[in-house]
Amino acid sequence: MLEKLVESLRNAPVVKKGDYDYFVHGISDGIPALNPKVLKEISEVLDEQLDLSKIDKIVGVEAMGIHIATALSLETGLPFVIIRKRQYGLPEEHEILKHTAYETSKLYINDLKEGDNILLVDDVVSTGGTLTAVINELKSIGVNLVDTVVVVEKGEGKSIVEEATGEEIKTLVKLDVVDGKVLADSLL
Ligand SMILES: O=P(O)(O)OC[C@H]1O[C@H](OP(=O)(O)OP(=O)(O)O)[C@H](O)[C@@H]1O
Ligand SMILES: Nc1nc2[nH]cnc2c(=O)[nH]1
Repeated sequence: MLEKLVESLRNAPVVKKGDYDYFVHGISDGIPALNPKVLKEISEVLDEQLDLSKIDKIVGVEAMGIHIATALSLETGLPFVIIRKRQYGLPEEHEILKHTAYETSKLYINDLKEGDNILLVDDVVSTGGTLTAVINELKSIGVNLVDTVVVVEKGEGKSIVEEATGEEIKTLVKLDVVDGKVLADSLL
């Protein structure tokens, strides 16, 4: 399963962000151009593997959760909402601070309320800084996090988030960068 995704990840270039080995792929960067068959493969697998019967909203994280949430929304007919990098100043907006290995920035949660049954999706979990901040804030809002799915698990991010939040994180591909090259395997 996910042959196209895994093969293209193995060929992904790696660049340095300081000391951090950053792989560059269409699913996680929009660069190089993403073959739509890869996106279709991901949304079909998610639709098959998850129980989406109770989900009210798919929730994606800007920027690189947006196309994943969109593809899954088209596949399932479920609406999606995006946790944005821009502040809107709407009533009930929640601001969070998130840290990655290379950046600290803010995210803004809108249109999610206590009791909403959600599926959270993102492209990569690496240090776990983003998902930990997002999940902890969603829990404090009282959202019912039915599932969290991330396409690429890099390094130890998945277990870091699970320990920090107590939530299970489902991932599709395990990836590591070794000697400047991407090693990637499907987890399905
Ligand atoms: O586990 P972490 O170390 O937090 O890394 C994962 C996050 O990094 C990327 O987002 P980024 O902040 O680079 O923004 P982008 O989606 O706009 O590329 C990615 O989309 C994840 O959200
Ligand atoms: N594209 C990409 N996104 C990331 N988010 C966190 N780490 C990475 C990485 O190595 N590559």
